[in-house]
Amino acid sequence: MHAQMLFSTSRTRVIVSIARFQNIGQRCMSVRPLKYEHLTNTLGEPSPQKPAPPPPRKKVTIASLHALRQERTPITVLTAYDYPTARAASIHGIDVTLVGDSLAQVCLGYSSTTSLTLDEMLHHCRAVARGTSAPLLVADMPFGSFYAGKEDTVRAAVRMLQEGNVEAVKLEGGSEIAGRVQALTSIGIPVMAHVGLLPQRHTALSGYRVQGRTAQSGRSILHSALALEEAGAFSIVLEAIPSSLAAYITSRLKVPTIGIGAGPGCSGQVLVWDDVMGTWAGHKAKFVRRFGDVKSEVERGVKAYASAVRDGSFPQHEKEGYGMDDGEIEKLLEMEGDREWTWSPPKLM
Ligand SMILES: Nc1nc(=O)c2c([nH]1)NC[C@@H]1CN(c3ccc(C(=O)N[C@@H](CCC(=O)O)C(=O)O)cc3)CN21
Ligand SMILES: CC(C)C(=O)C(=O)O
Repeated sequence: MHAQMLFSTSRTRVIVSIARFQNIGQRCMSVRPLKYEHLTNTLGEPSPQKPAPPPPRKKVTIASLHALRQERTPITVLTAYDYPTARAASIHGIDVTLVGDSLAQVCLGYSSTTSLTLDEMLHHCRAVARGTSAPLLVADMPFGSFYAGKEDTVRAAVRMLQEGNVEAVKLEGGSEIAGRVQALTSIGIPVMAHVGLLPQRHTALSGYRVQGRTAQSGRSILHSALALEEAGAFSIVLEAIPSSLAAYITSRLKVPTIGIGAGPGCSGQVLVWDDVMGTWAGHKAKFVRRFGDVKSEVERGVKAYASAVRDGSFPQHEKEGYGMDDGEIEKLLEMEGDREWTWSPPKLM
């Protein structure tokens, strides 16, 4: 308990110092243009130029994630389902982008993740891959794609890497799938494991319920995590388990743990894009914190657009439309025998 508090304290310090550093960086950026005023443009005239863009982010690797765990810098994982969300995760410093099978619910409108097929997943993986640069790209193996046996698992995972262009796969399950995880890792397919609440089994679990609340069930999750690490998983997601259990599992593993509803004692955190942005209208789990209010912006934007079209204020002829060369419309009307036709753009209100 005491060790845990020290751990949290040193972690807080790291975050604070990074935040300070970033602040200084921003302040410098706002005055930096002055330094470029001596530069000339192609005509040889001095021109204030934009400051050099920040250097491209270094590629996140399995080794760099392990280094983050070692130095107790929390790992940031965010789901993405398409090109723009993948770009945002890449540009804004996310460590691992996950094409989660939550895709089924938040993007495709299915009632649970069990409806998602491998082909549907691959379609979204390809889009996310096109928008991903620095983050490590991981995707969920959909329900059913790794159940029939090791051969099926390998075949589906190869498709995820080859057709989906992801770098690693995530599999929901405990020690019972360790053999399948081993089959993948032994041939160099990186695996992120996922224990605790397994949404793909929500029916068997009688709903989305917190797991590992008793000594016995907590121990079973711990031993699953250890077996999956032994099978070569490079990281393990801990979903909806008590914080103390998650912190203990983290202390027993060499690989980083990524928590969702598993408290602050994990090596990193993952949340679903739509939960973070506040665009998910469905059930909000206790572990969700909304960091953005995109839903309100979406409502404002859609309503404003529709009303501007209806009241004729959009589009404006001059600003948002194209003109014709002088006399050309008259010529056209002449050719069409429609010289009487006239049109004048609506007056601006
Ligand atoms: N928008 C979204 N966010 C997610 O995190 C998410 C999805 N969708 N879809 C796939 C799975 C499903 N997940 C879920 C869904 C619901 C709960 C949930 O409601 N949990 C209860 C626990 C109640 C208890 O046992 O005490 C909660 O109220 O937090 C948890 C995880 C996580 N994943
Ligand atoms: C929430 C994360 C861990 C996930 O599995 C998903 O997005 O489906």
